[in-house]
Amino acid sequence: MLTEMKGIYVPVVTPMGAGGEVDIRSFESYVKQLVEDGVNGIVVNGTTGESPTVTLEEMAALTAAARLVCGPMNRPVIVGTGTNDTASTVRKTAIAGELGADAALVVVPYYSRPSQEGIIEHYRQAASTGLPIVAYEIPSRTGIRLAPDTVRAILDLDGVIGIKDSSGGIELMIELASSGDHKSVLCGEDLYFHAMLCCGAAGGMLASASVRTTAFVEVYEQFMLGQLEASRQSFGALLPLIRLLFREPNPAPLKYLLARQGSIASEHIRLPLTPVSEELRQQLNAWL
Ligand SMILES: O=C(O)C1=N[C@H](C(=O)O)C[C@H](O)C1
Repeated sequence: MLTEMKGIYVPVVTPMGAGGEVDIRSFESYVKQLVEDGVNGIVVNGTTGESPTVTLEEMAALTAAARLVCGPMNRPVIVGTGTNDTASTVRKTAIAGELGADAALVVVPYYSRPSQEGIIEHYRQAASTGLPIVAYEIPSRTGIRLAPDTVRAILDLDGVIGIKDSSGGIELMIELASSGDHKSVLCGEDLYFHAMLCCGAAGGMLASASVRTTAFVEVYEQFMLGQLEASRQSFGALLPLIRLLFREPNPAPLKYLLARQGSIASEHIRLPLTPVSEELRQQLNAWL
């Protein structure tokens, strides 16, 4: 059972054919390449995986395919199961567990603007499924911000193994670090990855690590070896890529680059997300 996380986790895209159907063959070869490039784990059906438009059947097929690739290489598969409804989150999390997921990524329940107590209860019930839970704090998408005490209460729950921090700064990380021992915090805001390692993060869940995977792994390894200046410089070299990938809504720019590189067959993305603009296409081509 997964009890802690460290290193580079990649939230993978959901490759789709030109007609919009999930392309499992591309998915398998893309995930295999990530594992061979040294990632510590993958995340299926996260934001980057277009979870709002992926059906339960598709989530099941992607999870099974990821297990087939990652299982023999001993890499954990985390599956995004969070919704803004506690009962459906519990159901999806239980299904992910039956499908062989190693943990579930559960986003803070969005849109309803629940109380901090309601959010803690949401996580308690998700954890009651027995599948290890990674909380996901991303106020820019959920419309609600967790108080540091709420984060501590969630991390204290049995079955919660850590948090993906996309809070948009390093304050939460600093706050958690100041209270000493804590469960794994993974950076979920690509631009802050190096800063968050410096503040005590155990690694990152980074969409951009789909592209320059070995370079992200190198940043982490140099940091862990105490080669601070080298890791800072390696990370600096990745900043232009990160900025381009988040210039328009994720994962459209990422899918475009992956398709251009041949990692997936098509850049198709489901509405309401739209393909990258012509202007960004040219900037990404120039970067390539
Ligand atoms: O899918 C994810 O998980 C991530 N989503 C973030 C977002 O799109 O806001 C970005 C992060 O790199 C990982």
